[in-house]
Amino acid sequence: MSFSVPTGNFGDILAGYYAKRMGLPVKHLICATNANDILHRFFQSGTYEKYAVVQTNSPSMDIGISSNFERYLFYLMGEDAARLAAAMKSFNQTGKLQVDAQEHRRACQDFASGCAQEKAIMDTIKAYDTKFNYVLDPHTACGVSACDQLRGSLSWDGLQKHEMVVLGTAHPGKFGDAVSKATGRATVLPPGLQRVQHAPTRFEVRPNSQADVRELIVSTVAQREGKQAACQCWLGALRALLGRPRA
Ligand SMILES: N[C@@H](CCOP(=O)(O)O)C(=O)O
Repeated sequence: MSFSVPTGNFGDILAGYYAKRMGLPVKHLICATNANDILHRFFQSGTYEKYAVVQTNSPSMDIGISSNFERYLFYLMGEDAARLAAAMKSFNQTGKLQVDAQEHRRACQDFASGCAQEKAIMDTIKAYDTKFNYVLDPHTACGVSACDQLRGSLSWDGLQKHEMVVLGTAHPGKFGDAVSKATGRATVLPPGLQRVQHAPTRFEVRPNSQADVRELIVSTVAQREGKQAACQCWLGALRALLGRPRA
């Protein structure tokens, strides 16, 4: 199986990389970016270089520096923490990090990449709506577009028993305007989202304190769902604080 993953902070795709390292039989992991393509440029050239962020219709992917990428670089640099720390320090000063040719080759074995500019995203949403009657959101459309761009070069069509999965990381309802511009009709919101469209905004200013936030969550849950739920919520928070997995 292969996966095309809409990518901004390199979070979802890093989870896929970990799964592959743990033994999941993954053939290709496609890192699909929007116009903010620091990761795509890295896989193309071996240079990780910071550019100014541009605003797009896939906003959670509008990332200048991918916060999780350092975690992958750790493996790419042979788990050499001192070297990684020096490379990141230099990156923070210069905005540029280069790996050697061998590491770049290895990175390209670990990941393929594609970049979808705004027009490609809109064209992809329109094409899949027309051809398959499936409404993509702009994030997922990046994954689909990258997949379509790489279809020829990665040639998985000829492979037996191979499935290509595009991760649908968002929902069209989050991007109503962009999606309806692409499809030419109003975007249908899921009921939960529809309900809150005209709901009042509520907020409370609280002290900057972890204990206070925990207490607020527990008392709110107790008020809405009863004491037992609040107790479970409190135990969950305690386990998270102590680093123990849930039973
Ligand atoms: N989860 C994002 C897509 C980008 O994920 P990231 O972990 O690479 O930042 C979404 O909202 O679709």
